[in-house]
Amino acid sequence: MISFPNAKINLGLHITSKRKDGFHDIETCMVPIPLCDALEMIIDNKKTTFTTSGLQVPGDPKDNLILKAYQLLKKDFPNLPQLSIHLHKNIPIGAGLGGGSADAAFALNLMNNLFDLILDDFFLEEYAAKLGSDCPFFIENTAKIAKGRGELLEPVELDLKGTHLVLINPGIHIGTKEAYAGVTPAAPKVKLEAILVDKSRWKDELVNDFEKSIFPNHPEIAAIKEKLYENGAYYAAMSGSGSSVFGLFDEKPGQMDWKESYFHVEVKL
Ligand SMILES: C[C@@](CO)(OP(=O)(O)O)[C@H](O)COP(=O)(O)OP(=O)(O)OC[C@H]1O[C@@H](n2ccc(N)nc2=O)[C@H](O)[C@@H]1O
Ligand SMILES: Nc1ncnc2c1ncn2[C@@H]1O[C@H](COP(=O)(O)OP(=O)(O)O)[C@@H](O)[C@H]1O
Repeated sequence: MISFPNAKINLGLHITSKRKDGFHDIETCMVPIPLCDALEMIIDNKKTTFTTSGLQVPGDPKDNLILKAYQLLKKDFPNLPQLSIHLHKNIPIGAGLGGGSADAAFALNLMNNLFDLILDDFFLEEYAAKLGSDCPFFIENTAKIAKGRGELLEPVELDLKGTHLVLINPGIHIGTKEAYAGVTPAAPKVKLEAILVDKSRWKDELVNDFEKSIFPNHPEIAAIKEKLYENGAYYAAMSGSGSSVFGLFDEKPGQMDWKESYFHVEVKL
């Protein structure tokens, strides 16, 4: 069985307080975008194997979130068969696009279907929250407001149909933990939901709190955002903890020149 875990972008991201458990409370709108990995799982009678192709995933394959998802379910369903798992990695890694979290959540959904576990989304999101703060979002995989450490999801009305998305990743690695450590939490002045309903307010008011601490240290990332605006984006921002930056356009944008080393994708939503 095969599935295609997709990336996300964050529309606004407030880091509101530091919690006792070391995490931060946040408020963000997460939106799935059509930039995908491919994940295949086949029942194997001999042993569980995990292989990858495409972009190189850092770290020991044993620590991959997909295997962690398998082990998590196996604890509660000890009779799960062995699996031959293959991941083709296409979503830039450590890029604020949630690719690892998407792989883990899609792995849970895939195993639920493959093994007829009949787990509903509530339980799948509970499992997903054990794998990462961003993971539960990818279970239903529709635009949501995420609160708490990212696992408390609320529906949001958002119509981006027809919008052209330009996504740039300059390949600057920013660790999520370090990015959070660089931010001074603060309650937002205006509620995210109030800004989201009116696109004309986005450019001036829809803020990703990580930009304030990351842009001064990485002017190259700030310059990408600026260039997207110069080329007619109605909104541009860094996604999550970076370093990916996206621009939203009403019309298909003209040719923009980016450094050859940059990852660059353009899609109509
Ligand atoms: C910043 C965001 C915004 O959507 O996305 P990315 O930029 O990673 O894609 C997320 O909060 C990333 O969530 P995720 O990548 O799942 O983080 P986790 O694995 O749960 O946590 C990694 C580390 O980030 C910090 N962390 C994460 C989430 C949170 N609400 N507060 C935190 O302080 C913690 O130090 C934690 O040890
Ligand atoms: N399937 C996976 N794909 C990508 N990264 C993974 C995966 N499993 C574990 N990881 C680890 O998670 C880290 C960040 O993952 P990723 O989701 O790409 O970043 P971000 O949270 O910035 O969107 C990587 O450095 C990698 O070591």
